[in-house]
Amino acid sequence: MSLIETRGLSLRYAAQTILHDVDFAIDRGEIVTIVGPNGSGKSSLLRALIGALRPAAGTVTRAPALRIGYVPQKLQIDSTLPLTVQRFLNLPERRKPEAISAALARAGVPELAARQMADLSGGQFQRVLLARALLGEPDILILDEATQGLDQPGAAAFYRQIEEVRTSTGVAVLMVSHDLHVVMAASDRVLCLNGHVCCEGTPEVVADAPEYRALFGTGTQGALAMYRHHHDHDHADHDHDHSHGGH
Ligand SMILES: Nc1ncnc2c1ncn2[C@@H]1O[C@H](COP(=O)(O)OP(=O)(O)OP(=O)(O)O)[C@@H](O)[C@H]1O
Repeated sequence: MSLIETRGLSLRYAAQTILHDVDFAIDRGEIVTIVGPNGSGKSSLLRALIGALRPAAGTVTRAPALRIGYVPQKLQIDSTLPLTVQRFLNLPERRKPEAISAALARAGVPELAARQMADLSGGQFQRVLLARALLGEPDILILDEATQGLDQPGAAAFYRQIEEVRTSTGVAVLMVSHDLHVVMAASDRVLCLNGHVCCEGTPEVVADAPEYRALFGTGTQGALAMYRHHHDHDHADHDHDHSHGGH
């Protein structure tokens, strides 16, 4: 059974239909990225999937007792408030120190527990939010533009971390992103929205689709190929299985 599945899903705010006829499913261990222009319904779809927005038509089915780990695009923390990473990860629920260490290690920042939240770089901060989402041992991670504010190498590194987490824990990942090139390369499947599902498939298929090119132009394919090349090149000596990107 899929972790989350929609059938004929339509979403509406007042009289305005935002999305219609969306058939979507995500399975255990998959990395799926949602792309689409501003206002195309990406965040609304996420909200419907987690149950925060009621369908105007169609259905959303979640696997029983599904655990969702949510990574927001940003979290405002008062910079004058003394708050270590360790304490932040103990809010709102107290966690075992070993669980916190393990989550930070999974998120690629094992050394940060004693640091002040206010002193973290953007990339470190997003990894701490990732660690927080992992503390609940989710079946699926949902990220809504979690790399906003990071530069492209920073975003690429963050998505590689996500791939590693998937490889080591088997968590499924569903994300919305504007970092088309880097995020698409880290995905098994891409869903391109524009009021409906305008195209869907592997990153290569979507980047080649006329519907996608009409929305985003043709620039992405080159960048995608280049990113894949570097990505394979870096790790080819250690890991010849590129089906999941591996590292
Ligand atoms: N609470 C709301 N009430 C009314 N309209 C809304 C509401 N939230 C979103 N919308 C409208 O629904 C449409 C889709 O919004 P949504 O945030 O899902 O798009 P998005 O693809 O995530 O956009 P972006 O890339 O800009 O974040 C937009 O036209 C938006 O103005």
